[in-house]
Amino acid sequence: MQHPVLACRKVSRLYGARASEFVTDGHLTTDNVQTLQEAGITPAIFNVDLDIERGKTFVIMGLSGSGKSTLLRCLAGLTPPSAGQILFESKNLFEFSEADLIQIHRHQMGMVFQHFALLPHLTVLGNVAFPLEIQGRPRAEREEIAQRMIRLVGLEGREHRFPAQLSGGQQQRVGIARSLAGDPDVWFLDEPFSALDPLIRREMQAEVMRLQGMLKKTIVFITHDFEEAVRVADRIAIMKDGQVEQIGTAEELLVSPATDYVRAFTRDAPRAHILTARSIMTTPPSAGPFGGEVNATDRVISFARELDASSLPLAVIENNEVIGAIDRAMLLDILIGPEAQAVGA
Ligand SMILES: Nc1ncnc2c1ncn2[C@@H]1O[C@H](COP(=O)(O)OP(=O)(O)OP(=O)(O)O)[C@@H](O)[C@H]1O
Repeated sequence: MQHPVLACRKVSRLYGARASEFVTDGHLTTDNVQTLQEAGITPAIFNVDLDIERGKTFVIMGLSGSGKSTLLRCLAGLTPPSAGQILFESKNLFEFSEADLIQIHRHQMGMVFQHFALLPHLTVLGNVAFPLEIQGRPRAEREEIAQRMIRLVGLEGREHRFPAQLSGGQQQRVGIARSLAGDPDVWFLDEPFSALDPLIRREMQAEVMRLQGMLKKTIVFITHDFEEAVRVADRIAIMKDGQVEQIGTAEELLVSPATDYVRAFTRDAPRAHILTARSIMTTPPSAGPFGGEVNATDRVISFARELDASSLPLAVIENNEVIGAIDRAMLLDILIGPEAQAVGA
C-alpha cells in the first residue's frame, strides 16, 4: 500500500502552564485526561492517530472546541504537538529544519481559512499571484499562472478588482485560487465556507469537488456540518474533546456509529444519499420473485422511486449474482429513520 501523505502517531497538544510536566521524550506520561485537567491543562488534541491518503479528501468534524483547528494546525506544520509525531511523506514534520519547513509551506501546502485574509491593497490578480511572488517566480510567469487560477475558479474579468469590491463568495474564490496557485500537494481548508450563505456555500462545495476531480489534491477539510462533510469527504474523522471518536466513510459512520456522540452527529444526515443498497439489504437473499434489480453500490436515492412503486422487493446484484433483497418497508425506515418511526413521528 502507498504510504499516507500525512499521518498522526499518538499526537497530543496540551495548553496550560504545567503542560511540560506531563511530557517526557516526546511522549505523554499519562493516558488519563482527567489527570491533565486537574492540573489545569487543556488537551486540545489528545492521542490522535490517523492516516491521510494521497489524492483523497479527509474531513475533520466536531463541535466547537473539539480540537479541529489545533489538529489541522499540527498537520500543516504550524503548531508543534506536545507529544507524538506528525509524519509528512513518512518523515517527522517537526524535524525538518526551519528553512525546509518554509519550503514545504511554500511549495507543498496550500491553505484556505474561514476569514478570507485577502490583502486589501492588492487586486484579485495581485492576491492570487502573491504566493508565487514569495516563491520568487518571475513576474510574467506568476501572472500567467494567476490568470489560469482565476479562470479555474470562474473569476475572469475581475482580475483588477480589489477585495472590497467583491462579494463574500467571490472573495473566497480568490482565496481558493491563491491557495492553489503554488500547486500544493496538500490543500488545507479550515471551515472555508461557514461565513457564506447556504446557496453560495453549496456552490463552493461543488467548486471544491470539481477542482479536486481535476487536480487530485490531497485535501484536509474542517467543518462542523455533517451535510457538508458528506458532500466533500472520502473519509471523515469525528472529534470530541480533543480525541478522535471514529474515522470512516459517511456510510460507515451512519451504519455503525462507534459511540452515541457519532450517532448524534449523523442523526440528521441525508440517509438516502449516503446509504447504499448493500448496507440496507436483507440476506440471505430470497429466491424472488423480484420487481427489479439494483447494484450493491447504488445509493438508495437512485432507486427510491422504483422501490416505492414496486409491490415486489428489488434484487441486489453483485458480480451478476443476487446477494440480497430490499423491500418497500425498508425505504420508510431509511427515509424517516428508525427512531422517528419508533416514536410515531
Ligand atoms: N493557544 C491556545 N491556548 C490555550 N488553549 C487553546 C489554544 N488553542 C486552542 N485552545 C483550546 O483547545 C481546545 C480546542 O480548540 P480548537 O480551536 O482546536 O477547537 P475547534 O474544534 O477548532 O473549535 P472551533 O470549531 O470553535 O474553531 C479548546 O478548548 C480551546 O480553548
